[in-house]
Amino acid sequence: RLVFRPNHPAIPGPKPYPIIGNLFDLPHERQWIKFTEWARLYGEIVHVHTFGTSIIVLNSVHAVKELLERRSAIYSDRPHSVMLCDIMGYEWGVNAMQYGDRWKTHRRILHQSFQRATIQNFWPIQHAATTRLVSALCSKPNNFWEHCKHFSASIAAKSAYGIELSDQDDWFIQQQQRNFEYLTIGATPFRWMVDIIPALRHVPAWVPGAEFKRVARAARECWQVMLEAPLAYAKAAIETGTAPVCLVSKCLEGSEKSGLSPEVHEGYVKNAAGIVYVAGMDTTSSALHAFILAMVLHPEVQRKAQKELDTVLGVERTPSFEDRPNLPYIEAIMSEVLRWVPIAPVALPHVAAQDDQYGEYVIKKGTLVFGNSWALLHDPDIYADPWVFRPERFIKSDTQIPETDPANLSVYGYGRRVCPGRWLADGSVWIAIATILSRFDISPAIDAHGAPIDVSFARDQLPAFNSYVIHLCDGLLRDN
Ligand code: HEM
Repeated sequence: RLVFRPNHPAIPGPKPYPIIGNLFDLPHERQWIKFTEWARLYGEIVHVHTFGTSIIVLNSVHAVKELLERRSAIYSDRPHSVMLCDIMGYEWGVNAMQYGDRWKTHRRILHQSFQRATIQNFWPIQHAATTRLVSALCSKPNNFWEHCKHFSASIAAKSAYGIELSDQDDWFIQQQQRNFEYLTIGATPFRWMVDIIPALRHVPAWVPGAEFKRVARAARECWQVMLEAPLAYAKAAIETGTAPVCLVSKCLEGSEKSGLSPEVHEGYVKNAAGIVYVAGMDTTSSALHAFILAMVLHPEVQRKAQKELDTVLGVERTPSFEDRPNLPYIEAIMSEVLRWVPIAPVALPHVAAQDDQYGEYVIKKGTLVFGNSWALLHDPDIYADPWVFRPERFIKSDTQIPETDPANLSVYGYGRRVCPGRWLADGSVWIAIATILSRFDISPAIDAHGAPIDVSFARDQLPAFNSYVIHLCDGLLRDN
C-alpha cells in the first residue's frame, strides 16, 4: 500500500477522535487554563479540531507577533456564529464583525473618539467618575464591586452618549448586565447545536428543544432597547445644543465624509456607541476588582505606592492625569495588575482568511486562532515567579515597557483587532488606581467575629462577583 507522505508535519495537539475530533478536549469555561496546559505539553503552537473547525492556540511572543501582528492582513477576521450573529442579531457588535469595509468604518468611528492623541477630551469625565467612586467607597466600602461597575458604566455612558448616570441602581447598568449575559450565552463556543448544524435555524420556535429561538428573541429585544434609547437621548441633546463631547455628538455629523447615506452612517454610529458600553463596562471594572484583590493581598505594595503619591502630591492633593509621568510605581502597579490577572486571557478568536505557513506548519484558511495572553503573561522565562504580584518587575530605567513585552503586546489584544478602547480604559484604570491609593488603605473585610476574612476564602463567597473575574481569581488562587 502506498500512502503519500504529508509535505508538512501536523501541528501538535491532543489526539482527536474520529468525526468529533477534539470535542471532549475543548473546555467550555476557563479555556486559558486548558490552553496553557497544552502549551506545556505541545509547545508554542497547538492544534485541535472539531466538526470541521480547526483551532490553533499561540503560546509564544514570537508566534503571536509573527502571525497576529506582522501578518495581520491575514489574521484579522472573526468566526461567524450562526446563533450569535444571524439568530440573536448581534451582527451590530464590532467585536463579532467580519473583517471588511463595514468593520473598518466602525473601527474608524471608534478611533475618531478614542485615539491616543485626543483621549484627554475624556479626562474630565474620568476625573468626575473617580470622585464619585471615592465617595461611594467611603460610604459603603463592602460594595466595592458595584461601585467599580458604576464607575466604568458612567464613563462608558458619558463618553459614548453624553449621559450622566444616577448614583443609584441605574437603568443603564441593569440593562447592560442583561446585554452582557446574552452576549456571553450567545458567544460560548459549541454551546448551540445550530452553530454546528446551521439548517436548524429553520426550526420554528414552538418546537420542543428550540430554546435557542426564544433566547434569541429575548436578546434581540434587549439589544434593540439598549441601542435605540440612549441614541435618542443623545440626538435630542444635539438638537437642543446641550450635548457634551461624546462619541455620538462627535461622529453623528460627518456622514458626507464617510461616503455613506445619513441613515447608514447613523446606524454605524449607533453600533459603535453601543459597543463602548458592552465592551467597556465589565472589562474596566474587572481590572479594578483585580487591583483591589492585589492590594488586599499586598499591603507592602500599598505603602510603597502611598509614599510615592505623598512625595509627588503632598498629603492634600489627589492625583490628576498631569501627574502620571511622575508616578512610575503607580504605573507599574497597573501593568502588574493587568499581567497578573489579564482581563481577556485568550483575547478574542481571530480567523485566518487564507492558507498560510508558520515555520514548517500549514495553517488552513478558516482556522480559529487564539493568542494565549494568559500563557504569555505568566511565562516564567519572561516574568520570574509569574504568580507573584510584584510591580517592581515593571520598573525599568526609562519607565517605558518595551514593545516586545507581553504586557504591552497582549493585554489589549492583537494586530488590527487590538482593543480600540484601550486608551480610554488605560486612563480610567490608572486614575482610579492612583486616586484610591491616595485616599484609602485597603484591607480584608472583617467577619462577624471581628476578624479579617481570609482572602483565599473569598473564592467561596464569590457569587456577588462578576463571573469572569471569579474564574480568574479562582484559577489564580488555586495555581498559587
Ligand atoms: C481594561 C479594559 C479593557 C481590556 C483589558 C480590553 C481588552 C480587549 C481585548 C483583549 C480585545 C480583543 C482583541 C483581539 O481580538 O485581539 C478587545 C476588543 C475590543 N475592545 Fe476592549 N478592552 C478593555 C476596555 C475597552 C473599552 C473601554 C472599550 C470601548 C471604548 C473597548 C472596546 C473594544 C472593542 C470594540 C473590541 C473589539 C475590536 C474588534 O473586534 O475590532 N474595550 N478588548
